[in-house]
Amino acid sequence: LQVACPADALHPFKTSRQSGLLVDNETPSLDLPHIPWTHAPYCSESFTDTPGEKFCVFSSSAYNLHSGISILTDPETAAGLALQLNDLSLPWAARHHLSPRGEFRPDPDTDLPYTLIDIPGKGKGVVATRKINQFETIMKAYPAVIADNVFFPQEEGDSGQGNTRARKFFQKALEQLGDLDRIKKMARSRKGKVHLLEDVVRTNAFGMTINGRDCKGMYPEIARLNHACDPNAFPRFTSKDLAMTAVATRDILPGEEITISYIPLGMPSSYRAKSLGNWHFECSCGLCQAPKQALEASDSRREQIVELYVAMQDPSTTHDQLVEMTREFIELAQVERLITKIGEYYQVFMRLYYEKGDPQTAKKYGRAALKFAEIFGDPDGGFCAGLRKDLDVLERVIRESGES
Ligand SMILES: C[S@@+](CC[C@H](N)C(=O)[O-])C[C@H]1O[C@@H](n2cnc3c(N)ncnc32)[C@H](O)[C@@H]1O
Repeated sequence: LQVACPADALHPFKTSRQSGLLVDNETPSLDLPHIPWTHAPYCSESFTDTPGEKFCVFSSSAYNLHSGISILTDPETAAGLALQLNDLSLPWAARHHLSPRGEFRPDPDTDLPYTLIDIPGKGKGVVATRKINQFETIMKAYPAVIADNVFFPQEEGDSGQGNTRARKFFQKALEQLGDLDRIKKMARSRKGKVHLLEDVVRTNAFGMTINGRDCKGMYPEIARLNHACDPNAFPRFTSKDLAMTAVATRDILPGEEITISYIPLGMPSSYRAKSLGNWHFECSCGLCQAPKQALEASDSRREQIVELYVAMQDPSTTHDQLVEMTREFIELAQVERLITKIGEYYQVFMRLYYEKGDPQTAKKYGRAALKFAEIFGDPDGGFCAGLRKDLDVLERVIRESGES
């Protein structure tokens, strides 16, 4: 097979895509046949019951300063991800806190705002070593494992026996990682019952969608953040480099634990208890430990937010009522500190005001929604792109109506 163009120094692997290489176990052999993978893909067509459906393990032990990555997915999704792994513009400076072997070992010479310590009842956890300002990026991490949800068929509430069909895939994925040690040191919740990598991924990964497929992404540094129902940080995924960053949702004081929520924010306590049951731990966060009265007051505010949300959508709601409901809604969301959801809420307000024939107010909320979505969301993702388009439409409507 001929490679069409000479390798580009900055994008040495671009040619493999242009020449149409399919990155799976049948890839034709060149000197480096599986670039960017450092191992031949391990594939099976009989992994699922769908005829012809192929799943593989793709590994690069060189990725992320030799910390390594293993991806368990189909060849098409892997081919798309390969381009992101080869992006040499990855911000090396952002990785200054990783040791050469990629271990979580903060360098005392750098101005890291956190350290890893034992937290009673929670295993390890991350605490601030200096004041961290609201909206500051606390840490940035790259994935060690990305696995399609097809490898986790019996989701939570399962028998705890794990997926025996996928065992071989998990073993390959583990062996082919550059730095095995850091995986072995990570938290587990089903010891002994399932394959080590399956357990580590189930205990530590984020749900994400790649190439339209539901996956789990495991980011070892970010995974050290414990859960809180009223967290002070938010995990932000950026699709262009597959990175996950933790962003401060409010000012964090030295000595304070840095936490994220493992479940959707804004839910009442009964829902949270049920969802957290899936994580196999008893939550000891501030909100779960709050006195009964405070918990009930918080639940009541969260229920009011849902009721307002429904009432605002009612076509019979007048513009004046909408203004009053918006004010109440924002007040409640502020007391409940649901700042990372403000982007979503404001986007809804934008649509509602537009429908009520008030494009100026719609634009105000649209702009605010975009500001928050760019802080806590993926600036290259669909939500921000949709908002930018909506704002263009609003600008045009306002211009054409002669208002400014
Ligand atoms: C993603 S890990 C978080 C880091 C982990 N503590 C460690 O030592 O690496 C998830 C595990 O941490 C523990 N954990 C996280 N948040 C907790 C909380 N709020 N209360 C008690 N345990 C918690 C549970 O054991 C859970 O299975």
